[in-house]
Amino acid sequence: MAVVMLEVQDSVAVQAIKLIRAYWALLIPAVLVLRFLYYKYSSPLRHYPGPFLASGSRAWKVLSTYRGKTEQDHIKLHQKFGPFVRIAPNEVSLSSPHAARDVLAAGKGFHKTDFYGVFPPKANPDIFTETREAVHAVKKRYASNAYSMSSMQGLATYIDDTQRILLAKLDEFCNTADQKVDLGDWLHYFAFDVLGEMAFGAKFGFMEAGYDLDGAIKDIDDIQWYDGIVGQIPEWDAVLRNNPINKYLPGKDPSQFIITRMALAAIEKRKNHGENMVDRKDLLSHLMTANEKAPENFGPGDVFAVAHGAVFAGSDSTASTMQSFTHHVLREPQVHKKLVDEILEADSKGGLSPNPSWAEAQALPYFQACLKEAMRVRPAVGLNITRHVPPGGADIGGQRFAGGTRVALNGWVLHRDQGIFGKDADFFRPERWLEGGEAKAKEMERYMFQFGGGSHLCIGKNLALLEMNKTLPLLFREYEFELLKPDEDLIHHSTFFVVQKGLDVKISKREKRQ
Ligand code: HEM
Repeated sequence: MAVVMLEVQDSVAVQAIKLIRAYWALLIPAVLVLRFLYYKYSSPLRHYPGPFLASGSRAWKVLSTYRGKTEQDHIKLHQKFGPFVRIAPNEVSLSSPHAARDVLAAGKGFHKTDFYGVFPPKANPDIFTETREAVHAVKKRYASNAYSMSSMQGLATYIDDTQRILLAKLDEFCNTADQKVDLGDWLHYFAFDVLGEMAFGAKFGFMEAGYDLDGAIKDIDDIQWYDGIVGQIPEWDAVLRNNPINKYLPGKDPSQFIITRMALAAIEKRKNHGENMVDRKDLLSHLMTANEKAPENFGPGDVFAVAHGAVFAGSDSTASTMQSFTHHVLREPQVHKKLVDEILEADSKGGLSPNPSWAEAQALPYFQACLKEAMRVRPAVGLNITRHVPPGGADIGGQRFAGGTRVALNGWVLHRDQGIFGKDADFFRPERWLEGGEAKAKEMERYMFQFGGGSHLCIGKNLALLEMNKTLPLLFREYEFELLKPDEDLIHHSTFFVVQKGLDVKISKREKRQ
């Protein structure tokens, strides 16, 4: 009897294999279509509009990220479909800044999705990549002192040093025959070198070299591009990057990456020589102190991960914002003139030090308006910030969403809300920050998400703002700039950050006013 059954089972299996071999070309598409239809119609989001491809698969998100223009895709989607757009079977993009505030508000239970888990370091997540909310809160608490405005101000002198190198390099371009310079590249090198100083006590050396050392900037972009795409289908990461073969492939050893090498060397040096520089409270020093005080909550792996992660999170983002600011200002002659007039007037009255301070930059209202406006129309994060709806479900923007639904927020979309920012919200117009008085400006600021929000508000915000406030007025005081391609947009692609090229300018030293 047992023999007969086995024969029957065998023959069914064999028959099935034969059937698959004969009809695989039909069967595979049929399974995919059925799967697509299942996802399309079984989800509680089935009534929400959106691209067809997105309704039954995550392929739309993967393709949009691969193209590198997610922020543009999302602007168009919301123009076409309205405030709620289904961008994957279980994910909806929201365009309302009010809804965004609800989602991001601390304590509301909207937690990071597995998108973030794809970003390195895998073994020891940092503050950005940690998706376990309670663990994240502990790490952030221990690291936050390092990033406070007073800690940053204490390190301002190292930004000044880095500025001096930037100015010396730019002076050289002023003295060339054509006076052409790719200012975008130099802002990028500058942002990296500032982070080297702030995090590890030494510049990486990008500005001294004058090129992308070891291709590190390109490597970071490539890594972030991969993270952004595979972050849409995180389960594929185990196959594509975190497979056992990958680490044996040439050029794949992460410890040889210049930023990693420098981070490890700086930690080692301070450990070996007890050189936890008390006179120089940089990020690493603060983090090592946190580790000494509470090793059970903030381990050595956290010290490395947080300091290393700062370079990934803080370089492209700050460079991109400074590039956007400069490009927008130079493109609008009236804005440019007004800004330069303000800076030169403050300077002539002794209101700007050789290396401008935070307080001095705060006293330049038009500069502040230009900076806010650049961060509004062109925020440095181009991909979505995604969160899970808490298990019990939630009301967002007047709609009920089931627990586990993914909600996506894109700063480029949120910052174009006409109800909050005005009918001309699509355009760069710094005056909007000044003409409605302080109350109106404060109201708009409540709905700005360039640094995210709630418990995941950017921890490096103070550093980025200090760096930009000290550097941008300085550049416009010292130099006259002219765009070489005034009719062209910056070339950009969004990895997680908006990576930009094409800020080519003619540069000359500004004559000092008497
Ligand atoms: C203009 C420059 C910057 C911009 C526009 C920016 C933007 C952002 C945004 C939008 C988020 C929220 C991401 C999310 O919730 O998915 C974020 C988080 C973060 N940023 Fe920044 N950032 C900038 C500079 C920096 C710098 C200089 C550092 C570090 C030195 C840094 C470190 C981080 C970290 C660690 C997080 C994760 C925070 C958390 O989840 O609690 N950022 N940033």
